[in-house]
Amino acid sequence: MSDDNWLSGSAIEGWWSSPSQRDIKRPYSADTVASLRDVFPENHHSNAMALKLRDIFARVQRDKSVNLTTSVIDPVTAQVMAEAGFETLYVSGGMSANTDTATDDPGPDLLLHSRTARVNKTGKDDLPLLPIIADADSGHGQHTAIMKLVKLFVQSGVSGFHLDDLVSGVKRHDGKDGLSSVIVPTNEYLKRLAAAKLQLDIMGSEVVSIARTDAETATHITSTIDQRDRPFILGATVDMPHHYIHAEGNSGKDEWKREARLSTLDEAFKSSNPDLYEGFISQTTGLNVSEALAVAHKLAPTFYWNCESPRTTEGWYAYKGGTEAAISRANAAANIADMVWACAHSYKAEVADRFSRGVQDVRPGKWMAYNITGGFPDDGTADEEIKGIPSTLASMGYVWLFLPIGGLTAVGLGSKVAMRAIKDEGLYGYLSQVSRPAAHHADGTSPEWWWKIMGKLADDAADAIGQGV
Ligand SMILES: C[C@](O)(C(=O)O)[C@H](CC(=O)O)C(=O)O
Ligand SMILES: [Mg+2]
Repeated sequence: MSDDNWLSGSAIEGWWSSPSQRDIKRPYSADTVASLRDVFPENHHSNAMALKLRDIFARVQRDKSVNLTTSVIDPVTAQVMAEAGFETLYVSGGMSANTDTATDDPGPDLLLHSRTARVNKTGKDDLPLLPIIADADSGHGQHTAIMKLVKLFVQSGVSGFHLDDLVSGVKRHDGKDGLSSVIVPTNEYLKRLAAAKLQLDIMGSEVVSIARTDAETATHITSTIDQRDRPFILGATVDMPHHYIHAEGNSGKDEWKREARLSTLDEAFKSSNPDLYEGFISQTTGLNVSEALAVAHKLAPTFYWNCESPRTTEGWYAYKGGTEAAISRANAAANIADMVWACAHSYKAEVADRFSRGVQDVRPGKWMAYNITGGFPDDGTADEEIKGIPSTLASMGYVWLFLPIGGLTAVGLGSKVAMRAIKDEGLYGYLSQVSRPAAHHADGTSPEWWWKIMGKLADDAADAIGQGV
């Protein structure tokens, strides 16, 4: 879009009909975006990189392959990954948080590396700058907070990000108190994604948005208000003497849930009133659980189902997480995000396949991501099968496959080998395990180049200043 057209709604509409944007169905108008824009156009290097990222995904989709990457928490690893031929980088929220990389931002330093390579003519002039996909978590607040986060991402050169449907900061990894992931209603999730997209539009940004859902493993949801969540909200089918909040300890809570015979409203109605089920469904299309429950009581006055009694002390409702729930969210999100992703806690080909079909049947060609985070690969799976996972996922239509904890583990492992050698064998350990392998690396490149030649940028600047005196 030319600078003259920056504040023109029709020019924005023109941009929205371009190949990178036309798949998105915005809930707001181009004129609204024009009215929210700064007077002066913003020009971000992230746009060029975002278009590069879009090209990568389009290409792997055409080739029926998948782009594989891992997490990066420091510029050196990013550089090594570029040399090794990776095409994308993942900045993991979990790994950044675990290592406190607040001052170790890969963005600007990467640009410095690229300038250093160019000025030294290291033969790496064409060393690619890799598009970074960053973890936006839940956006860390309501919509204006999400807009601010997206703005900071764009300004710091991010090419893509994922935004999820989790409640901020309450995820448990140990399942204590029956809690795993707690998600927000579908409408809140879609608003988060729309807030992010609106900010991108305001900035004229091509950055790729990835809608992550944790519905696959969710155990709770904050509200029952959205009718799209009705098939997954659980209620007690037994009138329990006391509510779940009064059950004590992990085992007491488990026992309460068993005795309460949790079920979704529709399943509960079907099993207790099979003859009335068809009529119930036809009368409750588009209704949320409270509205549908009222209809159920009219049809069958003695019917019992209660989603209030299983609520947690935080007020969260019990939720039947799973692939169907993830598909429902992904299809809702597919309108407003460039890519969809159902976060998986472990690799299961049949789950990946079911999710893919659930999405591709509705939105053929929608970009999809897949993560392999933990429990991998030493779970007894045959090596040959593991080698085939990328092509298996590619054949299902996934375009981006990433290993969120891989980069951090690799850095830790590399440091461990080096530091152990220096500690145990002193200078010889340093020579044999660090500097010699670094200078003569098996692939012919030296991982030392970035520090050996780092000074030239500053020297050239000093020469330039000197000439002026
Ligand atoms: C992918 C993830 O968002 C990340 O930050 O890397 C995390 C990883 C983790 O918690 O182990 C996630 O899966 O939520
Ligand atoms: Mg994360």
